[in-house]
Amino acid sequence: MSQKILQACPLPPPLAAKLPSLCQTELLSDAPDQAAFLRERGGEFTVLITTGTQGADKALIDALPNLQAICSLGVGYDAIDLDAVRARGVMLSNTPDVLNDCVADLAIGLLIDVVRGISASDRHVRRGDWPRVGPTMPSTRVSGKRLGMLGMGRVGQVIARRAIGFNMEIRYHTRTAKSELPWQHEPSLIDLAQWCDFLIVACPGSPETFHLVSAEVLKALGPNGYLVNIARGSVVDEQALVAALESGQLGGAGLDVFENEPEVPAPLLSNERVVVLPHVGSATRETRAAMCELVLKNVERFLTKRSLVTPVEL
Ligand SMILES: O=CC(=O)O
Repeated sequence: MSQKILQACPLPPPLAAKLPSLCQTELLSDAPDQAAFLRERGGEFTVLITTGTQGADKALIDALPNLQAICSLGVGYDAIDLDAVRARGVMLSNTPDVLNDCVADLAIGLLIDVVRGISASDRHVRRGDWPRVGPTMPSTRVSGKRLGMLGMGRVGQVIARRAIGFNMEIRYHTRTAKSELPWQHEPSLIDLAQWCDFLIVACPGSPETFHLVSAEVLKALGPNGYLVNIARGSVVDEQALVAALESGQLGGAGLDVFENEPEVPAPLLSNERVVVLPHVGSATRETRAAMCELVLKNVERFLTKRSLVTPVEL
């Protein structure tokens, strides 16, 4: 059958503008009644393009009976119903590697910000508190500290390499040790949290990683410990995080991701020891352009060869 692309949501202009040169494409959110659109025309589409945030649920996948490939903009695919994808034999691609540097840069930026109190000090100066009460209190040293990594995949390894430049000692927790890496594997996340000064979350969001950073882990990280999450909000028990911060059981947190985006719990917003960002790990012009290019390459490869450049192993 002839190929047709459905865009699940508006895509960045450089990507959306090039798609029509590959094949006919429609934007689901242009339809005034999306359910009616899918009922009437769902059978026309063989390729779905979505984003890591938008994902594709079972209802959408079911509404596309001739779907053969999903090309997603972003490395994480936790918002895509993988059971439905597998059951239907649909191919899936994401955009790995091209975003490693920028996500790692942001992780280190968040870490330094929350530990040294950069954003909090900025607010202090803007409020006019410097001439009134003096500078902010001394913060905590970053260089030479112990860094615990939860997850040591593509992004995690780039973060760890940056941390070497800060003379940090590095250990990591993953399900299985990666013997090719120079860093010590820690089989217990609690033990890792106890050992480290800073815990950076860099593992995928999935049912297996849901709430891995529990109240117990946060307690082990302790009042002088800091949490940074650039991965997925679902990995951290957000209520437990709020409680640990409010009770002073945790030193601070730098967060680019949240459990229920774009909602950020009010106690996190009002806490001076928390830095919050709107899920912008990969959001530089250069990296977003590279991600768009990779989606295009995947779509093109699928349309011409029925294979993908960066397939997700399902
Ligand atoms: O969160 C962003 C991504 O998964 O690429």
